[in-house]
Amino acid sequence: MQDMMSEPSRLHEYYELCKPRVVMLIVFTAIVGMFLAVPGLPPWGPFVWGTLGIALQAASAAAINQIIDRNIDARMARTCGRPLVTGRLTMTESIVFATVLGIGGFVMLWFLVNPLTAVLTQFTLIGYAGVYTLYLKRATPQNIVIGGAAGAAPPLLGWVAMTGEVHAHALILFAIIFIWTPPHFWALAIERRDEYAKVDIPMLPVTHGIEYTRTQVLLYTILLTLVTVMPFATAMSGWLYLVGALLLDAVFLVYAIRMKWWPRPGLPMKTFGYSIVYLMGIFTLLLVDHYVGALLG
Ligand code: HEM
Ligand SMILES: CC(C)=CCC/C(C)=C/CC/C(C)=C/COP(=O)(O)OP(=O)(O)O
Repeated sequence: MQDMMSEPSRLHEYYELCKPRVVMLIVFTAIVGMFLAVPGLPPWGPFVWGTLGIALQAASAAAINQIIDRNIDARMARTCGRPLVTGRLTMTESIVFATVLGIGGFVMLWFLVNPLTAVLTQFTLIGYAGVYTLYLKRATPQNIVIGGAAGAAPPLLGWVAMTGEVHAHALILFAIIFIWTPPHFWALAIERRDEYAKVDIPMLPVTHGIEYTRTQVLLYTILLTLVTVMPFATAMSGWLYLVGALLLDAVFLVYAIRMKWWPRPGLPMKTFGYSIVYLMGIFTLLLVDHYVGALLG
């Protein structure tokens, strides 16, 4: 009886091990990549298996990140409630879970989508769970700039899942998330500076100070505005996208400018929160514009 009662909460622990909210946004960007890759609707087989395979590998990567980082996570307020820290999941359980998800995702992508998608997604997993988590995160304040390449890959993976090849337009989607990652993360890191310092993780506000980080957030946000014009400039997207994207960019710029010249408590977390709404907005606009454009001929 006791076991049955605790079953739902164990499921919840496994769910938390996957960083579900991050993975959901990652999968959404992959799905948009799939829709944009083809005229009309994507073929349903590769679409379903591609989505599931990418989701499984992303969840596996998130679990491996928590396995490697359990000692750091234990010492930060934001992460000390994670299942491997509280002991609600053991190392063995977590390793088995991450392995099954990772292999399951790879096999699914290889056999039911195409081998290129499987290999690129596997590289993405290794890039995040291996290169970023094991090495870069502890080595350099540029950790999230370089590691951001893993988080930026999903729309490209979605595109390759539909077409079997890397198209220049897919690289633009990659570039948007790649340039978005520094302002997304550094806004949060400004707020959490002392925690990162305590566990000796060389995040930019720790190594170069908060003022310098604010400048970098602003510079990357300006660059992001330019990059988000590229779908329109290359005729991948139309006016609807451009107008919507520029509005989203304007709000992001206002946040970054206020953080730089008129900082106040709470603003970094608001900027971080907005970064998530922003990315959802940009990818929703890309998707809607794709079909509105097709309808209007
Ligand atoms: C190297 C790249 C990245 C780093 C270092 C990073 C860092 C973080 C951190 C530390 C948090 C936790 C905030 C908290 O606990 O309050 C977070 C939250 C989040 N990130 Fe990122 N992120 C990265 C890339 C991405 C990507 C590529 C996406 C999606 C496309 C994403 C989507 C999200 C979402 C949706 C949340 C909110 C999660 C929640 O509410 O629990 N991140 N990010
Ligand atoms: C398709 C595929 C394999 C995708 C993998 C990409 C992936 C899961 C990216 C997640 C990005 C992220 C949440 C980074 C934060 O890690 P952190 O360790 O700095 O943050 P934390 O302190 O919250 O753990």
